[in-house]
Amino acid sequence: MIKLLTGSRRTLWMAAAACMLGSFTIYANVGLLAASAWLISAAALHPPVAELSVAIVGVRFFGLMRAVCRYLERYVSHDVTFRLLADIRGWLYTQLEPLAPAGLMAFNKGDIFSRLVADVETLKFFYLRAVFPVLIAVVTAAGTVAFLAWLAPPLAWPVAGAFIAAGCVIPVVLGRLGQTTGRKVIEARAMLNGALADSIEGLTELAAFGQAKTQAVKVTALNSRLINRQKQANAVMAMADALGTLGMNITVIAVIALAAPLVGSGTLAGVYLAVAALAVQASFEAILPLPAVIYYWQESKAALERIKDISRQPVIAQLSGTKEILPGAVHLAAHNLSFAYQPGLPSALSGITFNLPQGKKLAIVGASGAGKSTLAGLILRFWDYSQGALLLNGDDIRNYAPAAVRRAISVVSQDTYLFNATIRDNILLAKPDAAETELKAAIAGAMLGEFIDKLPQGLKTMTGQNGLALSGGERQRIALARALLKTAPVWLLDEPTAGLDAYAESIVMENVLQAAGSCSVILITHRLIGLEAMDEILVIEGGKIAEQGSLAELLAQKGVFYQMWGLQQDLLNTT
Ligand SMILES: Nc1ncnc2c1ncn2[C@@H]1O[C@H](COP(=O)(O)OP(=O)(O)OP(=O)(O)O)[C@@H](O)[C@H]1O
Repeated sequence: MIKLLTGSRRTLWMAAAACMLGSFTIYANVGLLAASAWLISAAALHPPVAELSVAIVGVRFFGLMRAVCRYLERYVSHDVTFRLLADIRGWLYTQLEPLAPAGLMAFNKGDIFSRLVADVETLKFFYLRAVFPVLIAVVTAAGTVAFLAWLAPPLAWPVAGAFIAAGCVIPVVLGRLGQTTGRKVIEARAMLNGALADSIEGLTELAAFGQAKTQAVKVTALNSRLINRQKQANAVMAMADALGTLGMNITVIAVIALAAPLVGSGTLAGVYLAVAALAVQASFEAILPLPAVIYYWQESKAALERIKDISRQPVIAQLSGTKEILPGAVHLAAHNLSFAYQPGLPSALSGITFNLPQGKKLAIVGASGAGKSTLAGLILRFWDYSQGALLLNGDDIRNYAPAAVRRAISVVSQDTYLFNATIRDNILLAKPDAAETELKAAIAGAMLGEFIDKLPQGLKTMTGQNGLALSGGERQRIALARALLKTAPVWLLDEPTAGLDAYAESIVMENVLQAAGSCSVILITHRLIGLEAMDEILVIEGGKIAEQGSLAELLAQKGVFYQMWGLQQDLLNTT
């Protein structure tokens, strides 16, 4: 994580340059005020103009230097900060990706967005308001004290003491007072984001069940809570500002009080009295942001913790295989496979055994909740099993990289996600470089052609967020077209015809099974369509195999499957 926050060697150099430029900006202010003070004091004594010329040039020089350094400092410090934030976002996304879906169950969508956007955004203050100000203050304070030690040594130590009091004591005291303020703001913001995301996702349900107002009350309460916490944080910051300014004014008065006797005794020339006072006042520009550093530090620490939570998900360690799948046949087999979603929960699957050499067609049927999708999740390495064995080409599937396993499997799931893009782009997701003929064949195989032809913009029609501009059946057919386009040796079809009417269902199944050719097929369904083309059927009940065999064998057994089949035939006859 430290590596992530410090970035590359280049970023470190850029951060150092930003701090140098920040210090030069304040030095320029010190120089500007000191030269002006000297100029005004000396001019009051009516010296020849030539004696003032160096100070006049100094005022011009420091004035220009301050503007240029401030611009460059802002440019470099923001550039380095935004580069680091971009790196952190990229890193966080790479952490999130392998977590889906198992590891993300601990977070709601709004919370994930909050971590990815708001928490990462918060970290910009870590650099701009917590790290850079401290470094700039140290450099500037040291320079000012050294200047005073040269100009009027008795002023150096008291000013150094004032810098320490204003820059260290006030922040530490305020930090203790508002110890958890930063963290509380982050927590309240995350809760509000979570509730907002939930409300937007479930807008239709809330409206349909008349719960929109109740949800609005909940969101408003969370919003008020965030505002209150921000108010507390603002109070701490305002106190920090006020105390800093008070410290600066007291120090300037103290400098004048200490310097006046030095002028009286002739130790310090009178024209330098205002120089010392204004130089100290100008250098406080570096000290004033310090009291707020503790707050930004706390806030960044809380945001960082929340970001790190993602990479600490145990599933990352579990789903850790690295082996690649060699091109060619893929042989899947399970022996006594058992799995529970969490320790303590009843097993979602137990004692599952099957054999799927390349080209075999296997159907997994069972009632809702039997464990069919769980088995699909294990095959896709979304979860890892705890007992038994799931083998890919004779080796434990857990040894293979999850991405390699998923590349070898073409999936149509019950809830395929469609991106807010065109139908064409959504289908091409499976194979971005597919030829036009391949795309057309996939569209025809999924029975999408007629539907697309009727659309004024055809394949260029936008699907809307998660395909909301389409019907459930249309969405499912796009998902099928995607799967048909992907050239993978194994097809995993989880309720592929959900949302289609009985006629379209049987034609689509016929097309899909024909297109599968020599690919292995795992067809998960509770609707017994297309089973005639299957080599073997696994009937699952309560996570266990109830029956197993070909269609003819299962019908001959006259068991559970026979009853399901009978019911299905009755239903089809009536529709
Ligand atoms: N993420 C999860 N955490 C805990 N339990 C789960 C989770 N997902 C599913 N289950 C449970 O595991 C069991 C099997 O669920 P699964 O989704 O595999 O059933 P299914 O046969 O695919 O059902 P359907 O046909 O309705 O999709 C169910 O009892 C379900 O409640």
